[in-house]
Amino acid sequence: MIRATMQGMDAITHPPAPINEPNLTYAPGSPEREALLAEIDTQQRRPRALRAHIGGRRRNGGGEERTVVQPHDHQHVLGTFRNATTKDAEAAIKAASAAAPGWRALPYDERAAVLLRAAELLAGPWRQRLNAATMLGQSKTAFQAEIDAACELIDFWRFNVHYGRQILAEQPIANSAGIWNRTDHRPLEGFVYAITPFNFSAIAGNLPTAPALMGNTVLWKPSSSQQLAASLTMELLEEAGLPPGVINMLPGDGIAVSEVALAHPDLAGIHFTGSTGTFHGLWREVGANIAGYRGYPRIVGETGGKDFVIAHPSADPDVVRVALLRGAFEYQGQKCSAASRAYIARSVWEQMGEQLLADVDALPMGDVRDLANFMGAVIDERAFATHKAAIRRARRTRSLQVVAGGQCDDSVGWFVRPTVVLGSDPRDAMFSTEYFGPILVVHVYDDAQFEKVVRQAESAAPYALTGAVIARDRAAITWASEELRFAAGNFYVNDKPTGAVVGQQPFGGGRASGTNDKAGAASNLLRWTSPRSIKETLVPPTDHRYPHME
Ligand SMILES: NC(=O)c1ccc[n+]([C@@H]2O[C@H](COP(=O)([O-])OP(=O)(O)OC[C@H]3O[C@@H](n4cnc5c(N)ncnc54)[C@H](O)[C@@H]3O)[C@@H](O)[C@H]2O)c1
Ligand SMILES: N[C@@H](CCC=O)C(=O)O
Repeated sequence: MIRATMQGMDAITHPPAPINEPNLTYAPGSPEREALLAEIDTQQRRPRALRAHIGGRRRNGGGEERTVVQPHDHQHVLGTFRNATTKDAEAAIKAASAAAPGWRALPYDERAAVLLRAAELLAGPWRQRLNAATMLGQSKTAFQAEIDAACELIDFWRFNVHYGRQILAEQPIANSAGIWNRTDHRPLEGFVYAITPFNFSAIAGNLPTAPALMGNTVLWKPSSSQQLAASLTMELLEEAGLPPGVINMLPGDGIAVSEVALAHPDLAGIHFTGSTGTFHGLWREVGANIAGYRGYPRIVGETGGKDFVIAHPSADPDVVRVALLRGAFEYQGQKCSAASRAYIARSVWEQMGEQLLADVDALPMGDVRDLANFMGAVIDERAFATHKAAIRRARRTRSLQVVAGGQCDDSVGWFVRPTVVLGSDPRDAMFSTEYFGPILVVHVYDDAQFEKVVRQAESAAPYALTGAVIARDRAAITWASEELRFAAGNFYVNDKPTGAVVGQQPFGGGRASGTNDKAGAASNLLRWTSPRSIKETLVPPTDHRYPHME
């Protein structure tokens, strides 16, 4: 247990400067490839019991048993867990409350040291453990696992320490004579409820730890499909020295957990990433319970997207082709940032369309344990059914034409071939619905219609997460950038709309895509603090009369 009051060092310190973790290549013959393959072998040997972590203890949840399987080989069970119950949620909130006084009394540098140590452990001995779990459980290729579970999570932990210090350094700039003004960046009063998605192990690791860094204690509900990597992340944090009860992890669908957490008077914040629909439900519940909370809960949510690529007639056709291949189909299009609608000038399409379709049909897809594959399977049966239905609808719709891919096969894994659909009507639902998978709809427009197409694309979907403009004409870039100013929180010029790097392109979107607090940035950490202004009068007055009264 941590003591409630702590003696910190008296020092203004200089922690290691944050640097982006370099990506390893996993090329044939590389030591990292060998280590990864060995770890994959170990992790798939027998199913692990994936327990809840409450107050530093591993416990079996009280609900029904569920399994975590390999999406590309869905008969292969990686682990089992029990769905968390209302009782588990109550115990986790109790543990978070018990840990809160000690954790927030620990000086910032000491809390930060836990995350810096976690980052170094992940860069070193834990790297392949988390990468292998992310490959097996979430069907990521070695490269996609490396940029997520290793590099991005390491970056979140390193950069957040830096941004948190910037927040602490934010102090009043004026003091009247004889006065010392200070800002105490307190944590929130109560617990933060972190709910994380299946698709990024880095997001799963960041959402509970960002509030914890700022002195909060947390109830963390990961996605069931990401539970293997989430369990390892908890173990890594514990090895890094995270005290018991600071983060309490409950597996399962979250229904029972929300029943307790969203009605609890100590709910101080929600840190969510996932679909827009789920976020609406959580917000509605908070609204309904608003009079019952001790304070107003902070609600931070990064949600869905329908991300665009717009190619101007001056675009380099090869740049467009590669941006679409990688932007739409890496990780099976299961990135919130994935390009899922494209608007291509006819003259550009004529130069690259045929090659794009041939490249798409040639993308190697299959079991991610075979490192020759570019893509794996979609996450689960539900995602598979959604894509199959969308492709079937496309085949039946007059304005849509499936021109690449379109095959779905769930006999071994939930495989959906990367699919390109040509859409002559940019108002079709395919241009506004997030399927969250490997379907790209393309509208080929007459070169003279660039401005009209940009204006239509600007608000064709309710989302505003990522978008890209590809052009060589500077005036076109400038015009489109202005016209699309509110259409994307992350805007790319001559690049794919995916792959934001912590510390370089802070990530998040507006409209139905989220509260745009930007993960891995000071603006996000700020949401987990509640500043207290302290005025100290060094020599206080002892006479109440105004000078003009004399
Ligand atoms: N904007 C971003 O930064 C970003 C990043 C990643 C993913 N996403 C979005 O996430 C979605 C895909 O992820 P997903 O399928 O895991 O999303 P999801 O909304 O289905 O699930 C997200 C999390 O919410 C949980 N959940 C659902 N209902 C709940 C409830 N009542 N109480 C508590 N928890 C509950 C799920 O179990 C999961 O842990 C896509 O829409 C994608 O665009 C957005
Ligand atoms: N930050 C990631 C997307 C995360 C959402 O799934 C990217 O920029 O591609």
